[in-house]
Order: sequence, then C-alpha cells, then structure tokens
Amino acid sequence: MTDPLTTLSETRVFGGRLKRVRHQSAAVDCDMTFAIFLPPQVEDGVKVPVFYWLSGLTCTDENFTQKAGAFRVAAELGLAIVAPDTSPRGDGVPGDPEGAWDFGLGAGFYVDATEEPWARHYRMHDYVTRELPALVEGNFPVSDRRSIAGHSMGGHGALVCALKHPGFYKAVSAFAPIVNPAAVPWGEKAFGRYLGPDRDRWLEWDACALIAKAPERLPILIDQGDGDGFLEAQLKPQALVAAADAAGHPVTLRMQPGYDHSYFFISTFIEDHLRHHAAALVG
Ligand SMILES: N[C@@H](CCC(=O)N[C@@H](CS)C(=O)NCC(=O)O)C(=O)O
Repeated sequence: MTDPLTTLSETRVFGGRLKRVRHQSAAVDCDMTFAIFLPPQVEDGVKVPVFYWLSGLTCTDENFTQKAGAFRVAAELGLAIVAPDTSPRGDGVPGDPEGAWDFGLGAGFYVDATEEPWARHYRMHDYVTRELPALVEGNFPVSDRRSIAGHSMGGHGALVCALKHPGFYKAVSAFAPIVNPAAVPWGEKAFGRYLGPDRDRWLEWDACALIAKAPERLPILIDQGDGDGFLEAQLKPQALVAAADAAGHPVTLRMQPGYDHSYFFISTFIEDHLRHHAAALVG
C-alpha cells in the first residue's frame, strides 16, 4: 500500500514543527493540501489535542500559518493546529464561471453540494468533519480531542460544523463569521449554486437557523472588528446573538473597535481564542 500522505515541507517553529501535507481526498475527489502544526510536547510522546482552523474566501492552507501568529501560544499550550484548504482544486474542479473570488475555488463554503456541476468535488463539510480528522488522528501524534475555529466564510464553517456535530468538538470560536449565509449576498450566491434554489435546504447550513435546535449548547466566542468593511452587508453578528438568546445558547460577541477584516485583526486576538480552546481541550 502506498503512503496516503506526502509531506511537501517541514519547518521548525517555536520548538514545534509545521508541515504541509498533500493527500488524495475521497470526500472531495481530488488532491488536497493541509497544514499541521505539532507542538513540542509531541516529542515527549504526548498525544495532543487538535485546534482546526477554517479560513475565509480566497485563502489556502497557508494564510493562517503565515499571518495569524498562532504558533508561540499553541506551542505553550500544547495544541496541534490543522488548517485545511478552503475548496477542492485542480484539473477538472470547476470554479466560478465568471472567475469571481467569492465562489468556487477558494470558496467552498464548507457545505456538501448537491447540485451539478458542484456535487462531485464541493463536499468540504464531509472533508473537514470526517475525512480530515480521521486522517490526522490516524497519522499524527494527536488525541481525539478537537476544537474548531475560523474566519469569515471559515467562521460560518466552524459554527456549522460544531452545531451539526454535537460532542465532536470541545470548543468553537470565530472571527468575523458569516453567521446567516442564507440571508446575505455571499451566502445566497454560494448556496443557490451548491445547494439549489430551495431556500429551506439552505437552513441546514446556516448557524442562525441551526442554533435554534442545537442539541448541545457549546459556548461560542466571536470577535468582530467594527471597522470591518463586510460587517453590515455580509456578517451581521447581531443576528446570531438574537438567535442564540432566543434559544438559550451561550454566545460571547466581542466588538473590537477599529479592527478590519484582515489577518492583522486575527493576529491581535488569536491568543485569546487559543486559550479559550485550550481551557476545554487540555487537561
Ligand atoms: N478581495 C479580497 C477580499 C477577500 C477577503 O477579505 N478574504 C479574507 C477572508 S473573507 C482573507 O482572509 N483574505 C486573505 C488574507 O487576508 O490573507 C481578497 O482577495 O483577499
């Protein structure tokens, strides 16, 4: 049997190791690349918990690893970090017909598409919640304690993954998430194509809708910059707070004055998120 994983690079950082790994994914039916940071604790034979990070529109596995500044604190806390790509890619994977950046390549929206021509490859939810954790846990010195976080489209993804899989993640948080994709332009474009015109089916992938019937009340931490140019049209975090309040679901929304949508904002507050996750994961 051939090794299912190809290590593209390995880099020492804060006493740990950052690897980029390629593999053939059955879930999305193409080669996929993900990043994994292993903290120094694994060198003592310790199996560490995993913080999954889902990036936003236009990103690959590399935006978070290069710009978030997460590794010093992850090394201190003994957390592995796994950062997948944001869509399937490669020969035969269709992208946006007009070449736009908010749909298709780099914009998988962490759903399982049902419509053609997207249904074959655009199954990022299955990839992130099933195939990738099994691969990571089967091939690296990590435990089955997991948490999930993300940014923008990836914030939506993290919330939906946690809400749809009670018990699978020990913590969840988001930066500037798209909380109500069924009701904003980015989500309407993506869901209309990936999931088809029936808006009722979109609600299965919308955190504001899912929170009402969530069987587990895992506390949600959200940071949102009030200088974020996407805040009013696409993000609307108050909609999640309203839905959570109605459902009795604990949400902490921190509006951060002057911060925009960028990784400068994420790098400012990532330490708080890692500590929030570690409190649930470690020990
Ligand atoms: N057109 C911009 C807008 C898209 C955008 O802001 N993407 C966010 C996620 S929604 C991002 O993380 N961009 C990549 C980066 O900042 O490294 C871009 O191409 O980056």
